[in-house]
Amino acid sequence: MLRWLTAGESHGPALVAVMEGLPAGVQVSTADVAAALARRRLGFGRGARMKFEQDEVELLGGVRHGLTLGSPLAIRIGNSEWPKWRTVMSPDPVAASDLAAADDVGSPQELARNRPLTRPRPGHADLVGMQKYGFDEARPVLERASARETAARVALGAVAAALLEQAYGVRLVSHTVSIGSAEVGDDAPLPHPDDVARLDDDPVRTLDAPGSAAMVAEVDAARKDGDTLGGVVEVLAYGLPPGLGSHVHWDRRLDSRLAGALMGIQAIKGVEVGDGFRTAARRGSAAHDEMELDGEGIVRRRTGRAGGTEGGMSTGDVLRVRAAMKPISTVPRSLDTVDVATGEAAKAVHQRSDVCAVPAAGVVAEAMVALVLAEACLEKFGGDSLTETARNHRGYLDAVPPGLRTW
Ligand SMILES: Cc1cc2nc3c(=O)[nH]c(=O)nc-3n(C[C@H](O)[C@H](O)[C@H](O)COP(=O)(O)O)c2cc1C
Ligand SMILES: C=C(O[C@@H]1CC(C(=O)O)=C[C@@H](OP(=O)(O)O)[C@H]1O)C(=O)O
Repeated sequence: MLRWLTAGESHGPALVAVMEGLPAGVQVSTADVAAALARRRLGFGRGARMKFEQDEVELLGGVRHGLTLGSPLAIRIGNSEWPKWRTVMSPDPVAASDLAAADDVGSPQELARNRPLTRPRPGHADLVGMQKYGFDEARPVLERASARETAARVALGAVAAALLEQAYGVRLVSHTVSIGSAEVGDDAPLPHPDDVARLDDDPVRTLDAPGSAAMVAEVDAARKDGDTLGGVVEVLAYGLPPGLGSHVHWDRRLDSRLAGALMGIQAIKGVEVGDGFRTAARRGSAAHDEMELDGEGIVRRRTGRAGGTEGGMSTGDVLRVRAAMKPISTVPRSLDTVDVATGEAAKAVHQRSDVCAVPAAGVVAEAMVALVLAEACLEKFGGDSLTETARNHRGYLDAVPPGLRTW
């Protein structure tokens, strides 16, 4: 069983990620994890913080000389901005005078760090988090609600992706489908994992699709208007075996697990598997993936509308899932809210924020899909070493009778 947890606050000293259940022998390096984290910081529309803050990666356990040991993996992602937040986010009690003194330095933005955040942002976790956990301001809520935490998931996702590729030949890629009302269009070619470098070079993570210039323009326009944007990302996984997940129980379905994982990303409000909502508008004759035998007796699906799952199991065809991100809720031209300290109408807190984080959300979605697929593969193939799980995978594929093969 593969399990994992993350801990850490947005402006705390570090994020920490722990993963248990990895086989031994997976090649993992600090540089690989750092490279995955760098991808998450990219993207047109990200805020100032992405430029000055560094992710400081340290592998604390579970890896020796570049190979996993089979023991729990622990990763620390230090936050280079921590010294500026040392007082405000101190884990130990801080005298009120020290907090006030910390107020004496820095820009107006830095000063705001110490003021109680009593004007909750519509769309963020502020108000309901205060209600639920009994806080009188939003700082203790937003610190963990923040998508800074996704850095920890991307670090673990890089390890999951390494396992998938090295043991089973599975590779992933993600791209942006739309930002605001600008989209790549349904006839744009599907990206392949070999395109990852090109995608990461593109500020909106498309393959220069016709809609990408319009996406950049929409982000520019939103920034100028003091507004924010959301959009849709897609993740594809190539090389999956058939039969990950199961039809036998709802919580074993691969599609359900993927949907939960994607919905577990901050600001994701919709998930589609394959053609998803578009399928609902079609007739059955135009909705499914018809099968035929090719010249070599292999069963082929003519289309990929289902997105590579049937009956809650991977079919072995390309897995394709989408996630819809709402616009960033820290809107620069602040939204109406209530100051919960005074009970008066107010404008929501705004210090700085991303205008659009859709390209970054694609990288996070890719990590979440990698984590779900790695867990599903280990469930199906087991094994305590990379060699053992790879052997089990091969043995399973070899045992499928020729007449049932889709490869
Ligand atoms: C990569 C990424 C970056 C984000 N950046 C911001 C941001 O700068 N400002 C903000 O208000 N929300 C940002 N969000 C979204 C909030 O974290 C999210 O809306 C909030 O935690 C409330 O959760 P909910 O939207 O799922 O209800 C970002 C989300 C992601 C995935
Ligand atoms: C720090 C990251 O994203 C942050 C996610 C986030 C939010 O509210 O989710 C708000 C912003 O932080 P701040 O309010 O400090 O400017 C983003 O920068 C990150 O992705 O590494």
